[in-house]
Amino acid sequence: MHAPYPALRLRRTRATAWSRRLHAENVLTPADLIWPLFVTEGEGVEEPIVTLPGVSRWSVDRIVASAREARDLGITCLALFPNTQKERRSDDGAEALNPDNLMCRAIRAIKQAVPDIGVLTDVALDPYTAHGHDGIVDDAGYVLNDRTIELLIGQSLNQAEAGADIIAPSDMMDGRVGLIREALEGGGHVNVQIMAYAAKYASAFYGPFRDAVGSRGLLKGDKTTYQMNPANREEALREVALDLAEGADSVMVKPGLPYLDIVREVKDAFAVPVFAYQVSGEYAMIEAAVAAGAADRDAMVLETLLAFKRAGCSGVLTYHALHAARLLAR
Ligand SMILES: NCc1[nH]cc(CCC(=O)O)c1CC(=O)O
Ligand SMILES: [Mg+2]
Repeated sequence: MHAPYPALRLRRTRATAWSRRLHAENVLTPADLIWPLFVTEGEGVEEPIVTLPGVSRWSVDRIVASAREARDLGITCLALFPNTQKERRSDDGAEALNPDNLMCRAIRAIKQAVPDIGVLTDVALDPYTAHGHDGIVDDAGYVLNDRTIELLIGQSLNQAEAGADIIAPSDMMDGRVGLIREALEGGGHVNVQIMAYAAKYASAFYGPFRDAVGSRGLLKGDKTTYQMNPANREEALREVALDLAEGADSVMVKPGLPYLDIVREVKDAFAVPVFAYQVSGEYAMIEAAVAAGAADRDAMVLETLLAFKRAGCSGVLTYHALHAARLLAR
């Protein structure tokens, strides 16, 4: 037990800047940051995304330049998302299996030019389907679990063969992690990791992302038959347990800030690497507050990212990664 006041004053260790730093329980570094990037066709192309102010879709050549910049600032990993042209979208999302699709070209270009930065690739069909869902849809509009997994396996192998370091299934089909792992082993990709979007909620915070990959206008209905109900926490622990049992190397909770309770519970329950995705709607909220004069961007970015570390995250996917890394370099 500690002595009572006045022998004990918790403000004593907060009295000077050096002491506050000395007593910090958590620290944010650029190594904690995964930077999501949107890829588009063309050369020298930058297309600003209206609902994600400050974020653009970039052509492959521009993506490579960004990868270099990120690596130089100490960012450890990129997460890639393609804006697939409408004419390449279909009901079954078969473009996901094309070895020369936009995603694979971006992976190869980055791994050739900047081999020392990690490349994480999203596995789900929504950037490739005409209806904007993450899988194959039946006549009643239901996303079919097992048929979708067959395509996800092909998509994963396609990305691994192009050079992806981390396969990140974001589709929420049951059983896909084990089957993807088995296919990766069979294909000789023994060191390709799986970061499972294990507890992914059907969230109102994904809107700007759907603009970025061009699926917002296409999406019929919602994703509540496969993504989780925001009301649930026990179910998140079951999702995580299953993905780990199936061979996930790390798990993700998504969205981020509204679900930090889930991050902490998963970390305490499983003691495995946990990541969180500070998603597009969270980024947009911060930027809107900054634009309204209601917030200091630098302080808010660093505080929110540190909160993920405190909750137990090994790292965070954030659209503010480059900005945060620059702030941390000062
Ligand atoms: N499987 C698609 C996917 N992968 C990442 C995000 C959202 C990321 C963000 O909002 O920043 C989504 C959107 C969705 O599930 O509709
Ligand atoms: Mg699951």
